Amino acid sequence: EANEPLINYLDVEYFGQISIGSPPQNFTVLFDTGSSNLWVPSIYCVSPACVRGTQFHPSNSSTYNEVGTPFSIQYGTGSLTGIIGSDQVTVINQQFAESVSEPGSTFVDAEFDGILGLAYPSLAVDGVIPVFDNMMAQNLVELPVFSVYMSRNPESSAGGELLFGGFDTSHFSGTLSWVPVTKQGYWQIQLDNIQVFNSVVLCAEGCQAIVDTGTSLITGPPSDIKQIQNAISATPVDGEYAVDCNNLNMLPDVTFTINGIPYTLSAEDYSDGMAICTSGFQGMNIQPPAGPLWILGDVFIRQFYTVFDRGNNRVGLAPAV
Ligand SMILES: CCOC(=O)N[C@@H](CC(C)C)C(=O)N[C@@H](CC(C)C)C(=O)N[C@@H](CC1CCCCC1)[C@@H](O)[C@@H](O)CC(C)C
Repeated sequence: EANEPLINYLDVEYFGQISIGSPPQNFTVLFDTGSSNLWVPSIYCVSPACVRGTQFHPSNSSTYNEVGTPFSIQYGTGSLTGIIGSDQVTVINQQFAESVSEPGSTFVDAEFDGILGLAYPSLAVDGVIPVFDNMMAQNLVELPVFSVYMSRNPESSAGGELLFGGFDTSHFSGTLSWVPVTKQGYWQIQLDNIQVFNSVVLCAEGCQAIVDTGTSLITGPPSDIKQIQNAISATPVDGEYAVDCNNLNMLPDVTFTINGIPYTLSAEDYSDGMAICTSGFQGMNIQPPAGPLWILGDVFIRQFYTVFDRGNNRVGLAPAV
């Protein structure tokens, strides 16, 4: 398999190295299972977010082909525009987007240069074939799967691991439990229910969620999240919610039941931070037809090793080690 070590930045973003072009130009990219395009800053981009990092020089690459199609990508946080180019990406020939404008601050503060989307092709802007689809088509992976391990503390040496073509049994205990993908866009699955022990049951009739490495927290409809914040005694502190660091052991577990299996997060798991503990839950309205959706982001993936299986359109979950 192709092993891509990840760097864990403050438990809110995990990224790794790729190279584009001949000779290779190196970039750090955030691997995002919540989108399907690969982009890096172009040398033509003058936005502050671009000039602070590495920029792609098409003229320095002998294998570059300008496709030229304009693109615009909108994330939950952040957006950008640019043009499509094509070149060798690490070991594969890949079309990728070159940002020409990255407005706002999202990418200025980011520790990465670009984003490598790992969701289904249906989400790809301009219908560009995603990296993993090219890897499968070029038989670069033994199995049509990729797996993600996210470390629990930023200080640890191994920030995380993205494995293309298989899964790493050293990073989970027991056996993987498989959950069918309900809609092939995001890595979308069905939740049976969500329980905050001895108090609330949410999503009682089932609901839809996506497993998203590009989202730091666990998000859900604001009214539901508000009930969770109350149940875990989280209080609003300048735009975020804080939990009491000194009494984490008093706070209830939060359990996501998925395909009949309980996935439980303790207060240590769903809170983060040194000085004040911030709640790992965030209200986020995803409008129909895509939504409503819960997002199982890094807070969840840190606890449960995740296998993204394109061959069988299913997600594998097991306690992370
Ligand atoms: C404490 C709050 O932390 C964040 O808001 N973190 C950002 C990521 C950080 C690296 C900037 C986040 O979770 N962004 C989510 C949106 C959040 C309000 C739920 C997002 O847009 N994630 C992107 C990938 C992000 C985009 C910004 C750059 C980093 C990758 C993608 O997965 C979504 O478009 C999926 C969609 C269903 C929401």
